[in-house]
Amino acid sequence: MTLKLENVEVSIQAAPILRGVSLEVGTGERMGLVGRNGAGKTTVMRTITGLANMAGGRVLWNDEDISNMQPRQRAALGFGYMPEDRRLVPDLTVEENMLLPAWANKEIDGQKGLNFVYDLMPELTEMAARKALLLSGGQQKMVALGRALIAGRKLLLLDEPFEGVAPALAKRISEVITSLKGEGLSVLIAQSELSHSLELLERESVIERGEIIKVNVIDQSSANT
Ligand SMILES: Nc1ncnc2c1ncn2[C@@H]1O[C@H](COP(=O)(O)OP(=O)(O)OP(=O)(O)O)[C@@H](O)[C@H]1O
Repeated sequence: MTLKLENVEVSIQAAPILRGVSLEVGTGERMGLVGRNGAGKTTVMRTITGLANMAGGRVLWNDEDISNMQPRQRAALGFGYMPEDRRLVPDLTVEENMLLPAWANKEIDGQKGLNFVYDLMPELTEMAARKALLLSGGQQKMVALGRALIAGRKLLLLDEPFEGVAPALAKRISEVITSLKGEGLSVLIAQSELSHSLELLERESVIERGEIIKVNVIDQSSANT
């Protein structure tokens, strides 16, 4: 399953935000999207999930043009999104928060998703009954990652998954993402230039003012940790 963006244009209030963005994420590939604050990373993510309106270009999934597909249909294709601000509901438990995508979309099997997530991140089992508001910021990122995985069994879109997370938890999140390779899951990870880690990426696209300016192939033997 390959994701392709072809010459995507997005404008917000007549201001061009994405200017001809093209990128490709292959099956099981971990691709980075790196750029400064405001470069357009979140807008790329929102375009892929169907939350941003495109003014031009196409989004292809396995060569099918999904540019006009609604966000819920894309979730049913196996797209999962972890927004930068986590968007957990404070009064719901960890488990309820993770089940939200399945509650909103009958095509997503919540129980199957939960089994997968608890298997991958056993620490979430221990927190399952706790309210989200009682968790640390880093724990909330773990829950948001778990929730993205409930729907995101083919393509995972992670917006700044390490931002504001203590090193030990960041390492754990990185391990979890790495272990998804065996599942054939494609992952796109947005990171800002300042909190930029290469250790789990195979390639990265660099975005500047709404344009991809280059794609780097990452040699893991020399990547920063
Ligand atoms: N709803 C909106 N209304 C107006 N401008 C917006 C809106 N959403 C995004 N923008 C603008 O679009 C540009 C790209 O924003 P985007 O959030 O995609 O960048 P980003 O690379 O993810 O940055 P950050 O890391 O700060 O989130 C910014 O200049 C931002 O101000």
